[in-house]
Amino acid sequence: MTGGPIVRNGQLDRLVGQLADGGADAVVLHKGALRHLHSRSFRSMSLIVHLSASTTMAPDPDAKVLVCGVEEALRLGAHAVSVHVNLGAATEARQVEGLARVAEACDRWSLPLLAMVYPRGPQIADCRAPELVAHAATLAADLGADLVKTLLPRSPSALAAVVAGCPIPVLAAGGGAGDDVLPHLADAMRAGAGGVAVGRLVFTAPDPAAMVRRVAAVVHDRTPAVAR
Ligand SMILES: O=C[C@H](O)COP(=O)(O)O
Repeated sequence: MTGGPIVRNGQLDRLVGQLADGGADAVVLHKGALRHLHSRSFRSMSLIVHLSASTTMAPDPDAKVLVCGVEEALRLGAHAVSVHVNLGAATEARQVEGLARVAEACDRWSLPLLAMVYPRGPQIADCRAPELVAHAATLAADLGADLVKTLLPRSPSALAAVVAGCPIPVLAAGGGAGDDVLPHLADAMRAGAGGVAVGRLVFTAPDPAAMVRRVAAVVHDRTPAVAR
């Protein structure tokens, strides 16, 4: 949604099948994408419907808005939903309010909620600064999320402190497709992260099927050798 088409040849169904076969626990998708997918991929992999959106073309790309509701996601077969909040954005207040409203609806329906909370906005110099990341993770827990995804600090000791200080599982965001992503994710798993949540790392890889297997190995087998 953010940056435009990310799947080669429009083959989303093929890619989602590769994710399921490669050991992904869940995939995060927007509601409309589901119309183009076969349900077989979701026999072994959970579906998280993403409720937030913005694009890089907007005057403020950090201004995430809610584009789908909890009941709509449930009708589409969601096993969970996710909401993105940028702390430090000009519209932070509205985004925080939206997360709280979704958390209440998830509680009503007993639907798991993944909050993607990032320090990101005009005043944020370093979106991986340990104190800011700890604040983001805690905010997700305080508003009732079951899991939080955020960009963790690079330093293993700093990221371990964030994970240890958060009462809900913390998922390490990939944050892109650079060479250093897999070692960072392995560091996060060693430090006690609940898992990882990556997009472009897999979707833009020359061989997405191979990359998802490498990421799954980092999470499920905790194999640093695979990550390096
Ligand atoms: O990962 C899911 C996010 O909502 C995508 O947002 P982003 O591309 O602005 O990081």
